[in-house]
Amino acid sequence: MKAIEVGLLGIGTVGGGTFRVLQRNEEEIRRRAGRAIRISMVADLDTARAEQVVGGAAKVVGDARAVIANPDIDVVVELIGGTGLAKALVLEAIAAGKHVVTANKALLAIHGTEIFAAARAKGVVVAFEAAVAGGIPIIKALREGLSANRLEWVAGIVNGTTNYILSEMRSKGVDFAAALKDAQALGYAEADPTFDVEGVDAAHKATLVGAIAFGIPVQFASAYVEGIGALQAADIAYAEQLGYRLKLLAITKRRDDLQQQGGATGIELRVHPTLVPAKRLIANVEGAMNAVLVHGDAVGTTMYYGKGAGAEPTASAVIADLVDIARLITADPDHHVPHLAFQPAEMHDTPVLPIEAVITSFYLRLQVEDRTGVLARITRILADNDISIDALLQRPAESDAPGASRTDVIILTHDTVEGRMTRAIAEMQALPTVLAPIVRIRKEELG
Ligand SMILES: NC(=O)c1ccc[n+]([C@@H]2O[C@H](COP(=O)([O-])OP(=O)(O)OC[C@H]3O[C@@H](n4cnc5c(N)ncnc54)[C@H](O)[C@@H]3O)[C@@H](O)[C@H]2O)c1
Ligand SMILES: N[C@@H](CCO)C(=O)O
Ligand code: NA
Repeated sequence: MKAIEVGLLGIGTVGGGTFRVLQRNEEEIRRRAGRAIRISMVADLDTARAEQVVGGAAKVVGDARAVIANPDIDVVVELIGGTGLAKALVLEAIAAGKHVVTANKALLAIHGTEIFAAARAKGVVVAFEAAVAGGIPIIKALREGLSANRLEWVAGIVNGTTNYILSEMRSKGVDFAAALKDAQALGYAEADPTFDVEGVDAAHKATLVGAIAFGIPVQFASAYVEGIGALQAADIAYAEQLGYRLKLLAITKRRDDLQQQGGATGIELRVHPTLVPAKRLIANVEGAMNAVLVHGDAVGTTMYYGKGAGAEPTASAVIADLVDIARLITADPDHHVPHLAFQPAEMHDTPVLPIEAVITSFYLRLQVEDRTGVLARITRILADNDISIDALLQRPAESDAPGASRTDVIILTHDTVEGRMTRAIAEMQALPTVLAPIVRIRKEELG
């Protein structure tokens, strides 16, 4: 059978890994795909470096559009990144009738609706396994392996850079900046690392996961995004004492609890630092590793663990998509797996809930004046807002002046609607005995 001719746009970390793995495992991959998969053309702005990587095994050009214009290319692999030029190139490749593979979660989380519609109209596939949790076949699992289930929620560590930073800070006491530098050197971080640190990259991935899990359009703009930049070492330590670990979780959850007080119907889509019980497997996912928990009504909770970033782990997913395409290249487009798991005409326009409507439990840390009645006032405010306390811990804090006495009060609550908590925090913050901004961290039991 005729080989599949692949054109690579961008041969940096992931592109280089893809080239290497495809060369190394050429024969194994051919036996699976039923035909050879060959990268015959590569575009990169840095043509000299690209020439070095491919060593004469593929034609190298500086202009990505030359790859798209080549009629011999069956599949275009977009590994440039970003949402400007990458979007134009992907749409042009589709218009030229080529299948597309991309690792670009930002592009699909923002422009997925337009891109998938264009691909459907042309009868081509846009495959993106590498875009979520790198080498972990989570798209495959959600879209195919779990298709019997009514999925209820997905929660994952899907950003290697921030998990690496949190792990290094907790276990080795390394400071934030040094840990970030290491993650960049290891090839995990985005071109703009604020996307990692501020939770944006994880939210891109959560957006794709939510769309696939619930059959809703990609709605990145509605996601709640909070990164790890403001976390304080004191809270990592208190969490530990309370039997919890701090992880940056990407969470998407189906909500149709209108009967409950404060209930809502819609989808939760949120990324934020989260306390998870230290005994859970996911709490022990360290370094740049990723893990995704998926809860389905039939299967229960399943967990997927592995490398979510780095050259070859990500290449593993890119090439798996190429193998899928090789297997279906002669199939009727009606036989393609739908991009977002549900048939396009069966998608629902379920809204993403605002963060005020999200239900979680909370960790609060209040720095208060250590005197009679302070605690009573705080617990009264929580009770008045219908928030129930699960645990309360008091720890002496540093005195900043002679005679002044401060104490850290840590409160764990039961589940509550976020809007109530926001109100309660504002009321507590207004107390003259509360001496510093109240720390609020969401908590998930994931049971
Ligand atoms: N690095 C990872 O671990 C990882 C994991 C999953 C997904 N991704 C995604 O994969 C994509 C690529 O990431 P990367 O880490 O390989 O980036 P990278 O910066 O290492 O590589 C990008 C390559 O594209 C080239 N390039 C830039 N503009 C170009 C243009 N106009 N024409 C041709 N080439 C151009 C650059 O010269 C570079 O070689 C991004 O979308 C990223 O989010 C990366
Ligand atoms: N910057 C991302 C790359 C993988 O998508 C991470 O750190 O996980
Ligand atoms: Na993946």
